[in-house]
Amino acid sequence: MLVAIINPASGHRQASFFFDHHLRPLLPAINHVFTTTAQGDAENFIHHLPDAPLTIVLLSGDGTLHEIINALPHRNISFVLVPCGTANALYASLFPPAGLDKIEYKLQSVRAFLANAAPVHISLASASIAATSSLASVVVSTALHANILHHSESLRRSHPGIERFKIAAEQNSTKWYRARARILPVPGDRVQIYDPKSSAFIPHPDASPDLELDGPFAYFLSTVNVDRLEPHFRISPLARIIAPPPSTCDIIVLRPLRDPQINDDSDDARKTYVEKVWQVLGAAYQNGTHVNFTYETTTGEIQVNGDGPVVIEYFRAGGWEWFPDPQDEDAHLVCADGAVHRISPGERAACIIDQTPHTFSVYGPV
Ligand SMILES: Nc1ncnc2c1ncn2[C@@H]1O[C@H](COP(=O)(O)OP(=O)(O)OP(=O)(O)O)[C@@H](O)[C@H]1O
Repeated sequence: MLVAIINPASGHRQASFFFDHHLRPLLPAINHVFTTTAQGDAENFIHHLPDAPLTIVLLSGDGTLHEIINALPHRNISFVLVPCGTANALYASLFPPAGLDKIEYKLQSVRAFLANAAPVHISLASASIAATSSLASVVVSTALHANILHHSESLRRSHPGIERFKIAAEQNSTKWYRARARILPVPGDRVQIYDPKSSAFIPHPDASPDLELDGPFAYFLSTVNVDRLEPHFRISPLARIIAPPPSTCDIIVLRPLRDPQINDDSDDARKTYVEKVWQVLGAAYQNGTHVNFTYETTTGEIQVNGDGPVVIEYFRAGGWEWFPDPQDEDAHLVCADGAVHRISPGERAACIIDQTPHTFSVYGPV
């Protein structure tokens, strides 16, 4: 069965217009077209369809996809993605911006479906906090990214585009997050870390097979299926450059105390380090060059492919656990595909890749 689901509230609110003008003529065989009126509508609509393999043409962003996957984890669904949301991370990773005209750019997953391409099985991260768990097809994060998502939601009306993420990043840039993390091994192997000198992932020398990390953290983010969170924000570029082993995520970690210039966790140190946080995030917008950043060993200046320690710890792993310091409220936020959850006092968050079998797939490049 072929259906279309339109979230008219996503992104710049153009999804209905786009469907009527550019999609309907391409999909004469469509069985149902459903426009949501609120969160939860897509789930209700699918519940009332026969329990058979389903192809959904989804005009939304990553959030509506996240809602469907979580509400109906046992359904057999192939998604045809039409990027109408704010960030469209999964779509932009499958189809990086490449100079196509604006309309044709958005029709690439539709074209793959119409060409009878085989849909690609996606990985899912299970993010759990105490007894609740959530499935993510793009990102699970804590620290700065989770706080950006938390604060940006209140800016959605005034700033419907990706600029709201930049405003929220500025509001949060001096924060560090006190926590301890455990990085879980690649299945059957150890935790791996990217080594810019050899341009390869290598087994982490301290992993046995998992790895303990002490905070404070500025940034802690994991991705599956994607190398970017916006069309030009390529935060985990190696996901597309060095093929990941099955059931793994890429984890990007920034720990300020690794900087030779930073000696303690003080207000002054946090202010000094802001510039480096911006350098790293700025480089993610420059095609992901932050993965090759190193510190100059005495001054702490950021260099590219120097001899000092890496700035970003870029791990490849089977998942992670996060134990926030009970005194640090902001370290208790976890983002799963844009939805923000709070870790209760005394609890921890965990993220494990492909823990639950499922039959979700997407139409990617032919
Ligand atoms: N008609 C609606 N009105 C308001 N919210 C809706 C409606 N339909 C769905 N939603 C909810 O809107 C939220 C955001 O949707 P979506 O992710 O598609 O857009 P976005 O946030 O602009 O894009 P992205 O996730 O790519 O940044 C989802 O949580 C979804 O459940």
